Amino acid sequence: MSDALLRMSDIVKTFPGVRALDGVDLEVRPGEVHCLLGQNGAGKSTLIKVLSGAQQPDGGTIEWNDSEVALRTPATAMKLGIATIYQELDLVDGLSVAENVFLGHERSTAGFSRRAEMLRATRELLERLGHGDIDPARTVGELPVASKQLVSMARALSHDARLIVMDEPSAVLAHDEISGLFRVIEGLTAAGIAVIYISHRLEEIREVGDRITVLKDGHTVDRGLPAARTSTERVVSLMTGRDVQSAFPERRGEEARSGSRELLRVERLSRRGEFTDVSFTVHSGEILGMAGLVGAGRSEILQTVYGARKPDSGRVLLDGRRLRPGSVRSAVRAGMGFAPEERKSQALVPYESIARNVSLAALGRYARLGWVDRGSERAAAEEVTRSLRLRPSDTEQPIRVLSGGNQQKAIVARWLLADCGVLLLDEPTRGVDVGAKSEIHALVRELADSGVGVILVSSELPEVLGLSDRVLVLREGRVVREAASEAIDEHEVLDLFIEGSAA
Ligand SMILES: Nc1ncnc2c1ncn2[C@@H]1O[C@H](COP(=O)(O)OP(=O)(O)OP(=O)(O)O)[C@@H](O)[C@H]1O
Repeated sequence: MSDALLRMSDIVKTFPGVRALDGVDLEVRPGEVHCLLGQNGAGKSTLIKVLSGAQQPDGGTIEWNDSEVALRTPATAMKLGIATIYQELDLVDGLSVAENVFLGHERSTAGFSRRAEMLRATRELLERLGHGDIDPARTVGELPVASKQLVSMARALSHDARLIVMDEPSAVLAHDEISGLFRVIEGLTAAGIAVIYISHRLEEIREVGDRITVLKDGHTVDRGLPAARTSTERVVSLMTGRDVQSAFPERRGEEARSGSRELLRVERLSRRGEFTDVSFTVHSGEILGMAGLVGAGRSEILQTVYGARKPDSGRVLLDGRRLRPGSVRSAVRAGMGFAPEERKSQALVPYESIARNVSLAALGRYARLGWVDRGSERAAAEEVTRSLRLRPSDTEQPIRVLSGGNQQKAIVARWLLADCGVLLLDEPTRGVDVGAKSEIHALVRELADSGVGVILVSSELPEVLGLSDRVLVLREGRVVREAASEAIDEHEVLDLFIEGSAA
């Protein structure tokens, strides 16, 4: 008997033209949090798809409790006690919490007479997770994403999971919700359940992880490293094969900015139930950061400035000219660009090439007499994808083959090419690896240095404070503080999130 619950050895998985996994090893013990790390495209998602029975490996062995197993379907994996919580949670929004937890269970087929029992059992599972406050009868679609995650975990527990795989669970959570997630994970592991934890936020690893396995280009480069004794620098160099500058690009300083022209002026913008009396300006060459918890109204404000939502009152002026409220066309015509938060809604054209997807926002620039100049389109796309280390680097491949993080990079690249006067970026580095993150930071700063005004929304406070020139701190839809980024630190911002009164 070994002390491993799961042992994956020499796993190989090939897609046309890509060896996504090329001999990967992973060993997980009961009751541990095992962090699976790697750059975008390293093979993490593919490995967990193999582990969850969603994809079949081309080679290698999987042992569960020392016996070799074949995970032919997700149901087989689930039956053994392997549950996977994907970032795009596979819940049915229209069903209740309890119905989601017992979806596909024998219990739920017993019909209405067992409804009371289902509600009771769900309540018990949520209580085990420390969240008896979630109502099992509530419709899942009405819940915030943090609660949805808990519903997925309750579902895993309902199947007696011994191993729960969590794919970037913190990426969709706010600061305070992440500590809640860590408490839940602690409870699970104390009960002997193992967790595989995937995250690009390396600072979380030491807090939550016991051991680390690092993937690079489909290989395991190191496995079972103790999380507490492995420095972030070491992890980064294993992941990337190089040292990554973690410093933020240099700001131009107050003096250089003070002479620059005002590009965007937002005056007393309000939308009932979302935000109230929001005013700010953005100058040429400036990055304005917006900090706030989920629900503070950051994304809603960006969408309203862009015209995707209509304000109840207030106005937006670009270059001194008023934009038509609720009109994206008016904003785009005036030179505004918006890279929204969610990948799925970003109108990626999955079967089109990477080059085409990247240059979509900038088509006008590559069109001559109505024809798109493919040569310069490709050249521009290649330049940006190279600087972001997009893999595969062949920009003629369809974008759907890219890993999640690489798709995100392509979307950001699209906007960096788009030639806007003002660019709104909502969570531009979500799901992006450490290396690419600093490349994106550098590109955003470069863009600002060329005269563009940028608004940056990010849940990662160090990013907002490190990259922006000025920050707006938002709480419950109101600006509670505006300050030069150098003049405010993380603690102060966190206090403002909670108190909101120190303005
Ligand atoms: N269905 C597919 N067809 C072709 N190639 C694929 C497919 N799925 C994944 N790949 C390729 O396999 C490699 C590994 O991708 P994977 O999604 O496992 O990476 P990852 O480590 O999860 O990345 P990320 O951090 O961006 O989520 C990538 O090069 C990707 O382009």
